[in-house]
Amino acid sequence: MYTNFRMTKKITIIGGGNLGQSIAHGLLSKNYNPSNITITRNKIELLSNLKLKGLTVTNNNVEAVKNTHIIIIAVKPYKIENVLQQIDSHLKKNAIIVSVVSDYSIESISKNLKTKVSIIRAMPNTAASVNESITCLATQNASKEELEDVTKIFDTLGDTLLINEQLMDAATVLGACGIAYVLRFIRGMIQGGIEIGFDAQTATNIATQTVRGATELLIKNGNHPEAEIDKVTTPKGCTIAGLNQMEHSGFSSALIKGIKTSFDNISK
Ligand SMILES: NC(=O)C1=CN([C@@H]2O[C@H](COP(=O)(O)OP(=O)(O)OC[C@H]3O[C@@H](n4cnc5c(N)ncnc54)[C@H](OP(=O)(O)O)[C@@H]3O)[C@@H](O)[C@H]2O)C=CC1
Ligand SMILES: O=C(O)[C@@H]1CCC=N1
Repeated sequence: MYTNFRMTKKITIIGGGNLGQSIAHGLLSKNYNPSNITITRNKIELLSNLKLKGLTVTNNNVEAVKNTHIIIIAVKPYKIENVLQQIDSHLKKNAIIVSVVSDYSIESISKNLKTKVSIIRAMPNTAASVNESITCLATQNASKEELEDVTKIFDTLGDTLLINEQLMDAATVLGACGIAYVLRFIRGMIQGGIEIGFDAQTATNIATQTVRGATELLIKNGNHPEAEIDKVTTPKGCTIAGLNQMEHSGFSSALIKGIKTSFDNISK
């Protein structure tokens, strides 16, 4: 993960919604020069916070891509074709299109552009805003240097993995949708914590730090989750009693089925 990484390349984010703004905030918090970032959406009044921070805010995609090296497209899948057709003839020759749009292939992007540019698909998540995303990247025609430039950008937003594009739907579910699954888990922890006596704020503090701790145990120790679980489960103890009750109620199974259902619904 890069910290305080400074890059002079100009970035335009087309689609300043939930993910586009998360990316912008993550870049800003790592001191990316705001005057090198442009962000677009139709309702530009909703980007006033970013304008105040020095970003160029506009609803003009054509102007936004002129003289820009890296163009991150973050619109809904049904809008990407319009955007591509709109910006096509205005792209710089060495522009890189980075699409975070789910379920829209590199081949489809390429087919909608007459201009030959490098295309990279990226799948970050909204934790980019706090520089804790995991971003999966895939490309077919970007050069090593171009991929490095784009990797550096996403490294400022968290961790980055290069994957085969065939796995991009799986990355969408596990990494991007995954934020919602984990948050729902935390909400369940908080609800349980309140029922056993804590006020909501204290339950939230305990649940969030516990999730952070569990995550760090895996990331820093590189252990399998079950090896860490074994350290918590005293024979005949309360942890195993609770865990087994969760499993009798379908805890792991519900999660796996949910992940598969999300995967099956990507194209809908
Ligand atoms: N949200 C997430 O966690 C993740 C989302 N993605 C993908 O990222 C993309 C964006 O998702 P998300 O941020 O949630 O969606 P949002 O609806 O929050 O954001 C999309 C933005 O695109 C803007 N927009 C629409 N048309 C245009 C246009 N012609 N030019 C410029 N901007 C335009 C909209 O602005 P306005 O409202 O002003 O029209 C809106 O702010 C999707 O393809 C999604 O699959 C990928 C990973 C994670
Ligand atoms: O559910 C969605 O449409 C998007 C795709 C990835 C995360 N959210």
